[in-house]
Amino acid sequence: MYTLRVYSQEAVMLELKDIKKTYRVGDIETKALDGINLSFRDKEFVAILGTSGSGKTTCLNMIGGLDHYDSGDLIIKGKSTKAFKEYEWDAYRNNSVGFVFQSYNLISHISIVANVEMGMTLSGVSKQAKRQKALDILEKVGLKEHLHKKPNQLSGGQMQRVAIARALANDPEILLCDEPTGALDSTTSVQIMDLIKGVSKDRLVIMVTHNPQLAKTYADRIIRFSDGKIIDDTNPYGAPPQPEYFHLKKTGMSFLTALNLSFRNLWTKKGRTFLTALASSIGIIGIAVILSLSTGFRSEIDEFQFDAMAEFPIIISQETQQMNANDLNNMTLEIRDRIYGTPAASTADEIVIVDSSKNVITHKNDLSQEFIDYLENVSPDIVGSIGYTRVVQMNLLRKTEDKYLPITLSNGPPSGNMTSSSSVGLSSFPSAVSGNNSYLADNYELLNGDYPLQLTDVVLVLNNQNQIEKGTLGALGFAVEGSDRIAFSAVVGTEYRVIHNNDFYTKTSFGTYLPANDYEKNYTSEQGFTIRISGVVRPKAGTSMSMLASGIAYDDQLSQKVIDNAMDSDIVIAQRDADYNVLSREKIDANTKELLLAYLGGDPSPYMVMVFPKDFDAKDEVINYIEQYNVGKAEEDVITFTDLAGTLSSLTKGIMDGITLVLIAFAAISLVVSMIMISIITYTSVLERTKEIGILKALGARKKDITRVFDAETFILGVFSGVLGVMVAWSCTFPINQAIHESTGLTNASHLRLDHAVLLVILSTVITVLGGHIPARLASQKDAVEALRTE
Ligand SMILES: Nc1ncnc2c1ncn2[C@@H]1O[C@H](COP(=O)(O)OP(=O)(O)OP(=O)(O)O)[C@@H](O)[C@H]1O
Repeated sequence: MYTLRVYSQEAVMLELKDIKKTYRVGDIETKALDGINLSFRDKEFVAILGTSGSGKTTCLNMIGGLDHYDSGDLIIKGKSTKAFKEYEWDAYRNNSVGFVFQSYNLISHISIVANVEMGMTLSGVSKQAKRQKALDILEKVGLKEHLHKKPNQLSGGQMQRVAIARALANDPEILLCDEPTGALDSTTSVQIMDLIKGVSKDRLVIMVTHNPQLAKTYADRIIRFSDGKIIDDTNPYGAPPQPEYFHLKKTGMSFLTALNLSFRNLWTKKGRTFLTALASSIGIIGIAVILSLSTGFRSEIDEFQFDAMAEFPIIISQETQQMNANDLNNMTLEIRDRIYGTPAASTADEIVIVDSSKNVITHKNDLSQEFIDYLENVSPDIVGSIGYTRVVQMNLLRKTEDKYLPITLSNGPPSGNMTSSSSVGLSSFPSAVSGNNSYLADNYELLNGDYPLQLTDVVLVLNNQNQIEKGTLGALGFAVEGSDRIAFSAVVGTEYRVIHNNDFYTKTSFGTYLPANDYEKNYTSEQGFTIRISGVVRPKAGTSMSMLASGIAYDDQLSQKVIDNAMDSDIVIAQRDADYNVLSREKIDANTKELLLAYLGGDPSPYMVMVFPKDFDAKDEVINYIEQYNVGKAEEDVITFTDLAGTLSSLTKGIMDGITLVLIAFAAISLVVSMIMISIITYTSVLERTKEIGILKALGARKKDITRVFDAETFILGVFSGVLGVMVAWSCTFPINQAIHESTGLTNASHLRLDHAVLLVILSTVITVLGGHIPARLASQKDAVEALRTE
């Protein structure tokens, strides 16, 4: 099925019905159009003549949809425009009307081809099609030779040809020309008029002119205006009523087009754009520098922790002090008092007794064999070695040429009056979970002799200057008086006899025990055994973990052997049963008794355990492993531990976070300042580009499109200033690193992370677009006619 449409030879294109338009400026009213009734054929060349101010331009703008009438009706192809929406006017201007102005009104910062393409761009014609169309039409208007030029490189006549090409590019049915030859010489005017005349063959051309001669020569119909009224029409058209045949294609500019337009505009003022971007990037530079410093410092700290704290042990001690909630509360109050001043003095007239020990719960870890076995079962992948500290005392005798020397080695807490013998540095080295004594070989270099080959081999530990305390060496029975050096050979090979408790202590008639002084008998007693200094060691260069105190270091199994021997000794049995110190008969409490028993070798459990994680990352797994042991245990049976490295790192992290936050807050202020600046700059740009706004509107751009053009401009500025800021901040990291390196020795204290850089560019873009959006909205509200009038 098909419909046959019958057109009369002349169809009516436009009808103006009693159009009125009044301008009000203050109290003065100007009737620009005072009841205009006109009909236009779809193909004719109409010239409008009239004195200045008679309303010609107003009428043309009304017909073109640039300005709107107060009353009456404009009927386009049979459709009333009374209820036209804004988008309909936009579409009408874009697809149905072409404008040619006296002052050409080309957009100066884009090429003439792009000027011609603009209307098609707004109506969404494909890139290739619109380029072809623009080239064809420019060739038709005689500008083939000038395609590569910018508008301001053309003569007036050539510019008007571009304007005509632009007006015709979208194949409008109506061409509106407002004094198109007003600025041209007579020869050029004739060429332009010939061009327009040619165009009028297949469309309606309405031309406002002051030149009656031109009108007479070229126009098919001349309408005269005076004081907003028609006083003459040479070829009026009384059109019969017509069915509506109006249809529109919506217009719209893509963001990409807006970007392109704005980019070219910014490109024409590169210097200013650069300065603007630089100024608005200051906030970004600030934040980026702060972020890179905080990142750099943090990674330096992490690296330090990795190096230095990787081997920091997790310490599990028999006694751990813990603060309870009450104590924490008191601490908070105390800090508050420090800040806000001490509270008012008490009014009590008595002494107030406080017991701060009530605020501390002392948790006792039961380092039972069960726990030790659990611990030793840990995967060697996460734990390197485990070290034990035991309170047990070793009763030693050394035989020199002429006498026997009693030596008491202890690594327990200060022993007070438990014994009168001098005690020296003594520690057992951690044993590797995997079995061999790698701790000693890994962390200590051998100066002389051998690393321990058997259980009874011990080593003498010096510091890295080969020094050892005179007292320590003296206590080990070496001749230290009168000399400040001693040969390795004088030490290596030295033997000591470990004396059994039963030989070492004799029971007095009071029921107490005293160290025996029959050294020779003790030295040769079968119950003892011999230990030997097999070598001299000192910490290796570069190891941060030289845990051993200067003095004698030995395998933990040696102390276990001593404990095994002492377990059933008389003094231990006696001490176990007594509620007093069997050495001094002093009354003691339960805790001291336990300590004393351990000291005498009556307690198989260690005083303290140190677990050395394999590396920094494994530490959390180790903690997890220990906590796994606690699952399901009653509160008093759980094992608590101290993670010094963890406490330290969370402390430094907290401080760094705090400092970074404060600094970023400051930098954010400069971001706000740059946002305000961008608003002002965009507003200036809006003022500068007012004419362009008018042109775009005449070509059918929607308000949205205008906003888009300016949003695009601030978008480009935002991205540019963000990238610029990030680049400047990145370049700053080098001198900053140099300076920090010189003063602190840190090598990479400032480091800008890629994800931070990207985030900052996004932040800069968002803030800039936000800052420019209000001026952009203002631009879109501009009145098209007024915008076109601005110079
Ligand atoms: N935006 C405006 N605000 C106030 N008055 C206006 C405005 N636009 C036009 N007018 C007035 O309306 C009347 C008609 O103006 P218009 O520009 O249509 O005349 P014209 O016939 O085109 O004159 P010319 O030939 O000098 O261009 C004039 O008196 C003018 O001052």
